[in-house]
Amino acid sequence: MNKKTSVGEVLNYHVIPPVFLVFFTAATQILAQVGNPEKSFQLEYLVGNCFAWKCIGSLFAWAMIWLLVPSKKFNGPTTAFGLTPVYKANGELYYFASLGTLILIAGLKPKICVAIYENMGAILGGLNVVALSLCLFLLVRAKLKAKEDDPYLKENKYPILHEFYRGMELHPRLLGVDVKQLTNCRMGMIMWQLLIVIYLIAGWELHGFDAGHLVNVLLQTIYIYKFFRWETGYFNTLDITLDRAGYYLCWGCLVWIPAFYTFHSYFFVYHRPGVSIVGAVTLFILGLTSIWFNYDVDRQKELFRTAQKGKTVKIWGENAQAIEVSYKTADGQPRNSKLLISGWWGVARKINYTFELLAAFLWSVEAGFQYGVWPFLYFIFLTVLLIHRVFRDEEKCKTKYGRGWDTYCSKVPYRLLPYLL
Ligand SMILES: NC(=O)C1=CN([C@@H]2O[C@H](COP(=O)(O)OP(=O)(O)OC[C@H]3O[C@@H](n4cnc5c(N)ncnc54)[C@H](OP(=O)(O)O)[C@@H]3O)[C@@H](O)[C@H]2O)C=CC1
Ligand SMILES: CC(C)CCC[C@@H](C)[C@H]1CC[C@H]2C3=CC=C4C[C@@H](O)CC[C@]4(C)[C@H]3CC[C@]12C
Repeated sequence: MNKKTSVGEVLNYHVIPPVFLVFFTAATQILAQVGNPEKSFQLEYLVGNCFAWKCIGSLFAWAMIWLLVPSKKFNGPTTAFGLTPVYKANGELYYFASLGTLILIAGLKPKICVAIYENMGAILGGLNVVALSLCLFLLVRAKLKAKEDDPYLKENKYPILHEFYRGMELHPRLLGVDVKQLTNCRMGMIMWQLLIVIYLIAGWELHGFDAGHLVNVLLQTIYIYKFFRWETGYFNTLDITLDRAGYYLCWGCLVWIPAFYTFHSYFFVYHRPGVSIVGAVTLFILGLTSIWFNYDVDRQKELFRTAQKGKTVKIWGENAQAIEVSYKTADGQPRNSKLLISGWWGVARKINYTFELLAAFLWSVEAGFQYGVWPFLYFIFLTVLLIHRVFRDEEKCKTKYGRGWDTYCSKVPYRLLPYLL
């Protein structure tokens, strides 16, 4: 970096990586204890125990098998340096097989869910060891692998902790599988699903049935299923096309998702929501509606973008309207594209995030406000993450489409809520 470094750059490159590394890694262990006050901190919270390592090993092996078996393939978008990442397109099957296997195991070994819940501190300790080692390995390998075409790997201009935090390689592969598909989809997202079901069963066994906990888990289950149905669509998003494989993404998916994204469900095992049946049903209907709207926004874009050339797409009963935009591919080839201004995409530019936040609030509020802020931690984190992401995505679109993007912004001036934000 040059001598005239701005405050933003100092924060971004020197302060945020070490602070976030320590803060987020420590937070996972603190949360494991807040959620289950009957357990106190032990050394195994740092390094795992035998049970934890068996769980982690089995899940990794299971995820790897599904990424290695022959199945349909999906080509992700080609990078600026000409690499086309290849993924396995068996996400939906993997989802059902994983959930089915968990239910089978829980039926055969009824105590397993309580055991996992009780050992969550140790499991997170083990996951931390795996995730941090993986990030270190990816960093060292990227540093040593000089033959890589990606110019970013040769720049060598950022502090080492920043490189560890943000990652180096865009599409690294390990043991024949794509690392991001393994960590984000096949470990992070599936742990989210399996753990919340485990917590539901554990809570039921330890303290009896609770309708609020059931609604909390049902809503997230629908949301997570939606992700696996659309898994290949995820390979076109910022996480995959822009973010590199490092602490933020890989540690985030291997540790932060199982520790934090599931935290309210973990918390509800001991701190029962106790909502009435009418309250639970109301929250379920509202939550389902929010998830449907979030899905519908993404679906309209997908429908429009994948429609055959020349074919008109109907959105909300009318022919879809769009703005013509142009951009240049990485190798300088001019291309045309369209930005949808019909349906949800004419209401606000990131209305999908609004419904995402609403859904997250509705699956966190089952206990009301009796336990303070704890059940809402995910919702608060998500608000910050998505607001930051709005700006990151807009920067990407502005760079890609230039004036075309400005025209779109003038036609659809609001980001999250019409007339407000
Ligand atoms: N729970 C969580 O932690 C998170 C959940 N999510 C969810 O994941 C899903 C995907 O989100 P994400 O990938 O962040 O963002 P979007 O699905 O909003 O996709 C953004 C991209 O869509 C394209 N685009 C933007 N405007 C238009 C338009 N008007 N017409 C057509 N294409 C357009 C641009 O890409 P292009 O280059 O193709 O033009 C842009 O980069 C959402 O449902 C979101 O809520 C997202 C982040 C975090
Ligand atoms: C350093 C950490 C505290 C930050 C870690 C952040 C990551 C765990 C998350 C960043 C972006 C997140 C996601 C993006 C889009 C998604 C699509 C949605 O349909 C399902 C969820 C998700 C995959 C989500 C998962 C967590 C992140 C990767």
